[in-house]
Amino acid sequence: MTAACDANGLLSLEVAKQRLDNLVSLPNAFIEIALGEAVGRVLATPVNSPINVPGFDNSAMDGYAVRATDVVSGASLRLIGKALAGQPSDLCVSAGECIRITTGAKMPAGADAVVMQEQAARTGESVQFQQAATAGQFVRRAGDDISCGQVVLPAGHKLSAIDIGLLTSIGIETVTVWRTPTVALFSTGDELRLPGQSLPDGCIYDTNRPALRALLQQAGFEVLDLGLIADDPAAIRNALLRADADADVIITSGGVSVGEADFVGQILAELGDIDSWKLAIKPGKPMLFGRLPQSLFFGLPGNPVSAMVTFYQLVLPSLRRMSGQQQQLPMRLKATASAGLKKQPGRTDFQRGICTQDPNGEWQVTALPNQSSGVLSSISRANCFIVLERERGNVAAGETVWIEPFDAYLRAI
Ligand SMILES: Nc1nc2c(c(=O)[nH]1)N[C@H]1C(S)=C(S)[C@@H](COP(=O)(O)OP(=O)(O)OC[C@H]3O[C@@H](n4cnc5c(N)ncnc54)[C@H](O)[C@@H]3O)O[C@H]1N2
Ligand code: MOO
Repeated sequence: MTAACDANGLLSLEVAKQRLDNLVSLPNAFIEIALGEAVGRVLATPVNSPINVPGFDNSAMDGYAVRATDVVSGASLRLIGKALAGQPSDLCVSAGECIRITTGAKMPAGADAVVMQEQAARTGESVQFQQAATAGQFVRRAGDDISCGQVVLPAGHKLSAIDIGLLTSIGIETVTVWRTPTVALFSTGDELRLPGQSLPDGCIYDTNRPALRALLQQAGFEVLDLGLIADDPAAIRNALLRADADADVIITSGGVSVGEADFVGQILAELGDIDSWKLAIKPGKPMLFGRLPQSLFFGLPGNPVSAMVTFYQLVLPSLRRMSGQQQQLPMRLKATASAGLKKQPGRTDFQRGICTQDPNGEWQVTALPNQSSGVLSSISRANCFIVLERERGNVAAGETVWIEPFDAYLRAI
């Protein structure tokens, strides 16, 4: 037990996160890739804009480019030409004149405003305006969106689909991104089988590894799936050595509590450093964290919900840090508990809940009825975690609680 633990040897989530932040190193290798391949990758260097966006003053409407002082209600101006998107006019608008203009077309010299065509009537070469114009109306100024030299996206930013468009708007062809960590996965446990195999009495399907693999792939990590490894010291040693050689991080689930067949912990202790943590969170109490010669090791609890919660709360932020990604705090909202919640003081609960917004915009939340850490359907049906503080006891209906809504990552939306 370390000084950071309470009388029961439990380590708070905050301290565990802090320890991981200190132990998990930032990436040191980067590559240059085509922008079209870069969605989901993390920028290793900031992107500065080489140009203004827009690059020139242009019209926000289809209508007429005018000198605002000429346009009073009922004024008529002489139409002298047209400016189209991609086909600027080289004419200059002088007093009493206007130019037909389309959305995105460069503002002609002399004009300082655009009147939309719905507020004008054209008869031959004459255009009559219904109301007065003000200088600058419907004009998009050069550099309004992005100015030349500006940092458009900082280092550590994970590129979204929209960012691909944004960087294209400044003419970027390639970006420098951090190398993505490779994560090795395997499961151990005599009771585990694969779909397609027979399921003898007492056995279950290995669900944690496929779920973790999908979560990792969805987050953009390379996965080295080593499959099911028999509960046999030589097989486990081989798997760990291979994973250490080929991956940056190794994740296993199961065998981290006080059970008998825990070879993983013993072999890890021979190969590197290993810490056994008892986290003050529910579910997800037991967890191993270790350092092998070339990789980091996370041993998640076997109960499926516990494995998902520890992955989401602790492993994923560490992987993001290793990817060079800026820290992002989980979004937490206040909600009213629609019914009472059972809670024992001592561990921070991540109960699986369903949150809804009432017509006033207030959040209400109910917990899924079965909160056992073995019931994976509870997290599949949930759309949020109900986060109940460590020392809190039972929650009465109507009390306020924190919720962490699942994002598209934990639940397709
Ligand atoms: N005497 C105690 N027993 C347990 C304690 C404790 O403190 N004292 N802690 C409980 C808690 S909390 C958890 S969580 C589990 C963690 O156990 P392990 O990580 O050692 O996991 P196993 O014993 O191997 O398995 C637990 C459970 O999960 C199933 N499992 C394992 N791997 C998978 C997988 N890949 N896919 C699906 N399901 C898996 C396994 O069959 C067990 O049912 O320990 C409690 N016990
Ligand atoms: O903490 Mo265990 O992870 O509750 O089921």
